[in-house]
Amino acid sequence: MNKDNITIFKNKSEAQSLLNESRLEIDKIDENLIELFARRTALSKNIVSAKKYINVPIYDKNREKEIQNKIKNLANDKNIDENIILKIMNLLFDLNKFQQEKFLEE
Ligand SMILES: C=C(O[C@@H]1C=C(C(=O)O)C=C[C@H]1O)C(=O)O
Repeated sequence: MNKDNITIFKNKSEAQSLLNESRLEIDKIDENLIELFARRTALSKNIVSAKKYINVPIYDKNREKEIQNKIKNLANDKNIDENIILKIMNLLFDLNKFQQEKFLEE
């Protein structure tokens, strides 16, 4: 850990409080993330209906590339590891395609 970045605590109880508060915030953020993932995934119904009508495949390499490039820039602007963020994005692509396949089967 970079020493310049660590908070200097007066005692253990202060550190414990910050740990607890930060975990509460993480719990809220996780709930929001799940909500956003669900909304993103729900769009797969409209997307697969339109694709079926215009007769194009579920997988669209160019669109995924376009999103990956955009995400790389956003991750770098926020100083978070682009490779790990891209792994998360790729999982979201898989989730969306999986859901599209499921809608097609229905
Ligand atoms: C959602 C789509 O279908 C697939 C899933 C994508 C995604 O999750 O963003 C992007 C491209 C496609 O491979 C789409 O074509 O927009």
